[in-house]
Amino acid sequence: MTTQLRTLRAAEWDGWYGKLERAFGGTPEAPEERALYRDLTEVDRSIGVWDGSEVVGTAGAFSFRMTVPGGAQLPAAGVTMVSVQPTHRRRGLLTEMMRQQLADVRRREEPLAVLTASEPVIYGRFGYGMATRQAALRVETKRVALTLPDGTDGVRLRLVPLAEAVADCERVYAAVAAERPGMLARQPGWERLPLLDPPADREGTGELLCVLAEVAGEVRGYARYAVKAEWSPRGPDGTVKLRDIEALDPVVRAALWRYLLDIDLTSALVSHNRPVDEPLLQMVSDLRRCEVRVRDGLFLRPVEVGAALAGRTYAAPVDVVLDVEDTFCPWNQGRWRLTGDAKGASCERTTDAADLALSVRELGAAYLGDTRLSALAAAGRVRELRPGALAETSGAFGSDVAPWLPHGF
Ligand SMILES: CC(=O)SCCNC(=O)CCNC(=O)[C@H](O)C(C)(C)COP(=O)(O)OP(=O)(O)OC[C@H]1O[C@@H](n2cnc3c(N)ncnc32)[C@H](O)[C@@H]1OP(=O)(O)O
Repeated sequence: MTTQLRTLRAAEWDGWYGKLERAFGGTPEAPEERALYRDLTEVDRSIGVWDGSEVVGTAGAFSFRMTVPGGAQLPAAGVTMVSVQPTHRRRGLLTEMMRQQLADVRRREEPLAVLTASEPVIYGRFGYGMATRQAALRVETKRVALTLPDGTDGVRLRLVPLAEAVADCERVYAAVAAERPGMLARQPGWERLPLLDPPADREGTGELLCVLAEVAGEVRGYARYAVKAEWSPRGPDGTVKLRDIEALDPVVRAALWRYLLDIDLTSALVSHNRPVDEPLLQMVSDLRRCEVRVRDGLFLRPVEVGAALAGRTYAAPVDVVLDVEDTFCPWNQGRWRLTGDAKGASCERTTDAADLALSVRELGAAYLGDTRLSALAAAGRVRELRPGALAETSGAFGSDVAPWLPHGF
């Protein structure tokens, strides 16, 4: 088999994307969604593998900026649109594309690469570790009461057409995204993603609605949701399908949750992606009536270990030598001294003796502060070489706010 790997040309996008759709089972995306991803594709970061004139492999990347512990928003390549045709699988084409792509990410001086995986088993071999988790919720809304903070009744709620509300929602989103590791600063065009509502994909729900929450005339929160009306012999049994909810303070958040849990003719609320520290779970009277299912979210790979570790801050002072194994990106291989605290950090090459040994995948998993290095060590995936180094480093890497990626890409 002779294949050629090269950058996509703009005129080839349609056929290239069609092959991606085919590798995912062949159901074409709704036209609205396809049009959005056409607009968002960065053609010069999109690659393909051709077998003769046929596209047999695809991969792309978005130029994101991602919030890391401490609040910096670091350049991060958002790996996407990865596929290999069923006729060409398990011959190393993905491996070849990943190698080429990571070299390109390095050339662009982006310290991090991130992705969401169709199957978590695929990307560990390329150095990606599970860096965030996400919770799917199903709340029996008639069986829970909420503890509400003072002032909840003072929040004004307004249903506003999606497009009219978007500027206010984006302002709230930007403030929230800057505070939570794992969230992406919105790049131009990405505000269209949470508005996508193709009738073909509604699965029996009504149209997507937006409720704005205002205090003293200022929009301080929003929720977007749709209602699926259903009736049982005992009466109404509808479901609220929550797309997203963001708020700038607890009172506004409480007002939005109370509204969502109390919509007439509904008895359940579902959301497929909330942070694992979702405040609603601290407001409900009965957690057993809230089904919570946790799964992997964002996978992260440090592409430049030094820049990645120096780009975040640390919850406690840390001074540690890490012996990093990275066979796929050998420029990271070896010992690094990380020195940092809550104000800043540096991470430089060193010949000093190592305190902890781990692979770049574990470093990626721990980077945002969700996966604990101590948990990885307990699983045999991190080795402590100096007594005390593990506890010191694990605590310093932690994030008080659970890192979270609210949407796929
Ligand atoms: C960020 C994203 O876009 S996620 C979307 C990923 N795409 C999909 O899931 C679409 C359907 N699947 C596919 O297109 C392909 O199967 C791909 C892209 C996942 C894999 O492509 P391939 O060219 O077959 O991968 P490649 O041959 O380089 O495999 C490298 C190694 O990973 C393993 N591997 C690859 N895919 C899988 C998988 N889905 N499950 C288990 N192992 C896998 C291979 O067995 C191989 O292991 P080895 O080194 O021990 O032999």
